[in-house]
Amino acid sequence: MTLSADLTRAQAKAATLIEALPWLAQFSGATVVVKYGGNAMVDPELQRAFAADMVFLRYAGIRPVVVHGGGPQISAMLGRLGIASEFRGGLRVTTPEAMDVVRMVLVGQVGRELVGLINAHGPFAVGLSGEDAGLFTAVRRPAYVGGEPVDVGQVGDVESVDVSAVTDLIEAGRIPVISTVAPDVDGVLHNLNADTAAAALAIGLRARKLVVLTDVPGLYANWPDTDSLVSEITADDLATLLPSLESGMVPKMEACLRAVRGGVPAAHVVDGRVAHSTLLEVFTSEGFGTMVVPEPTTAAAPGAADQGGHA
Ligand SMILES: Nc1ncnc2c1ncn2[C@@H]1O[C@H](COP(=O)(O)OP(=O)(O)O)[C@@H](O)[C@H]1O
Ligand SMILES: CC(=O)N[C@@H](CCC(=O)OP(=O)(O)O)C(=O)O
Repeated sequence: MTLSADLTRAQAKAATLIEALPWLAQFSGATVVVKYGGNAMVDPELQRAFAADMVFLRYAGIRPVVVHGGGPQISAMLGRLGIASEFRGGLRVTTPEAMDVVRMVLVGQVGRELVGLINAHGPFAVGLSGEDAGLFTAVRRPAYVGGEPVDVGQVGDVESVDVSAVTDLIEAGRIPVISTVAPDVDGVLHNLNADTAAAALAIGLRARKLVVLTDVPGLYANWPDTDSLVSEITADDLATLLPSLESGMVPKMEACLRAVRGGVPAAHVVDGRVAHSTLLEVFTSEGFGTMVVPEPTTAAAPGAADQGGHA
């Protein structure tokens, strides 16, 4: 390689780093809740990239909090154990028998693996579930199928959030990794959709952003028409679109709406199959995935709008 080619490459690297500067300034000290969906955990390399991103955020002065899913992993274990499993309106029908497996897989398997991957970089990650220190109290919820409520068993919404254990960890410089099972007021364990729990936590923590990693590039207005990717949508427009959405996108976009209406300045749905998608979302100017905002934004630069251009 010639000297000038080397220099060009080095300058391109410097340009990438410098592009992050305004975002570093804007998000320094901010809490960012990152929901890592089970479908985005497609290969070990991507999982390692995700873990590195969380540590990068932490070293950059941002306070990442991970809420993980694990739907495919739960389904695989239920299958191995010969326990029938189905989804209604994007939520798993959860019998007491299935609930045991949900807890075992989320808390004992997926959560542990993420903690281990993050801690390959240093003693940062601490795993918690909604059961720990009263983090979440669940209340049984139905699914909605064709606008009608359908009972789906031990499935919960978040009734209350006590963020003290999470803030203690953040203050100590840790990266909380949260599994989404929680008791109701009677101590009965419920299965929380991880998107729903991430939104409730982002509101409780007054997070600056909710970033949801999934296995599509974002929200498609006319799924599965891939020309209909939505780059930015306001809360009101999303509320109008919601009844037409299907399957896993229903709890996901409900969660984004809830977060933004609950005071989180922006919620993003990004493609977790792209390595380092969280860093790309936080530190670059390009729109990445779908951004849900309270009001339309005007420009893609920090401080360009009240909530920040890409927020
Ligand atoms: N309008 C839509 N836009 C994007 N994806 C959609 C849409 N409707 C349904 N989907 C499906 O939702 C899936 C993501 O939800 P889900 O499977 O619950 O993911 P995760 O495990 O990340 O929570 C996508 O893989 C896609 O198949
Ligand atoms: C009630 C309900 O559906 N809970 C989910 C919890 C895991 C989850 O949400 O995982 P993803 O983020 O990977 O979809 C489930 O049992 O699959």
